[in-house]
Amino acid sequence: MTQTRDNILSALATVALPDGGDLASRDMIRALTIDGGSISFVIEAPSADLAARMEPQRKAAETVVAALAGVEKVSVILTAHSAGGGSGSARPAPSGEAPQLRVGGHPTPQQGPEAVPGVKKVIAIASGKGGVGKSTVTSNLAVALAAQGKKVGLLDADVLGPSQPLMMGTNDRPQSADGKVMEPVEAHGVKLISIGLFLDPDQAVVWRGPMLTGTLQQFLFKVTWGELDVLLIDLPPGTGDVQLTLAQKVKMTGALVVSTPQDVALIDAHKALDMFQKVHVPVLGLIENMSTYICPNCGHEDHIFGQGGVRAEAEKTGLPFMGEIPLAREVRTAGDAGIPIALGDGPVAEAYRALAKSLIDGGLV
Ligand SMILES: Nc1ncnc2c1ncn2[C@@H]1O[C@H](COP(=O)(O)OP(=O)(O)OP(=O)(O)O)[C@@H](O)[C@H]1O
Repeated sequence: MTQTRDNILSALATVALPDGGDLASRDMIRALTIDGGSISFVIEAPSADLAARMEPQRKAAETVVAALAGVEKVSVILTAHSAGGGSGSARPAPSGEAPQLRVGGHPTPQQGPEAVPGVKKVIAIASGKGGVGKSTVTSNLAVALAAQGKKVGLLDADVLGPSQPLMMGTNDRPQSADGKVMEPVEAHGVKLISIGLFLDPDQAVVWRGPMLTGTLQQFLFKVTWGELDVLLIDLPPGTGDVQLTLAQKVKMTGALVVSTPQDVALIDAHKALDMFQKVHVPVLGLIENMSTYICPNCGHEDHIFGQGGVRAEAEKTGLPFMGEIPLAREVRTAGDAGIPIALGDGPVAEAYRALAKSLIDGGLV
């Protein structure tokens, strides 16, 4: 028998805390993962002081969960929540410390995936491997959809390496009038939220899993997205925590997987497909990026990363092939300048227009 989240939380409600309440009622359980008979979660104490006294509770949590039917292995990590106020006004954090994004207190625990109010479709853009152009595809697809009259939001979930502020050309700081919800910023007709908007440009983010989870939950549910036809989510590369968290927290229409035609990228793309299958998020289709290279001088076509690999992978897996985006130097220069190439003309902009149109025509947006 596989245990449910509810059963586990009921068991954890029997573990009393030194300063009152119990592990479940005090909302300290994070990143609860049930993988068959293997259960893992994090206990996040509200302060380092309390965490220092909670080793007996950590052990008790392990014991009560291990006693549940079908549980073979339990791993419980005890951490403390970072110090800091609950004000809604965001400010840059000193290096190594998470910026304060807390609006409206601690994110409330969720039972299962929820819809984002006012948002018709939620589509994640994913890749199995870094550097295949997933963020570039996301920003360009966002502006291409907006240009075709859609109301588009872009959530940069690549919290450890956010690139959307650069690619969308904005450094505006999201504002919160009431300390409960924050406003996304707007760039090229797209509503945007990114951890990068809260950081100094060169600051790296080094966060623990539970803090990432909390931030994503806030980006989904404490941002005034308004009425959107689609919210595009730029996922981090690979198949880690953020992908799992999102699948647990938000009702996703599905995912688009970006790959180059290179063999090694395709192997990783396959891993991403497997992951989405495991978390029951439908894969809407595959996109080939850095496809044909057309020499700007002589017009000669070259297939630097191979040819047709993503289309073949789509056929093999029975998934829709959504289109191919050429490899072109201007894609990078436009991205670095904060003006996505899809805003202009030429073969790449045309490819994005076609991709946006096929999503709209297919009823996905
Ligand atoms: N079609 C393209 N032609 C030329 N350069 C491209 C193309 N697509 C993306 N690039 C460039 O490749 C680099 C990587 O792109 P990007 O950051 O979008 O990839 P990613 O998959 O999101 O990477 P990460 O692993 O950092 O999340 C960037 O410099 C980008 O400008």
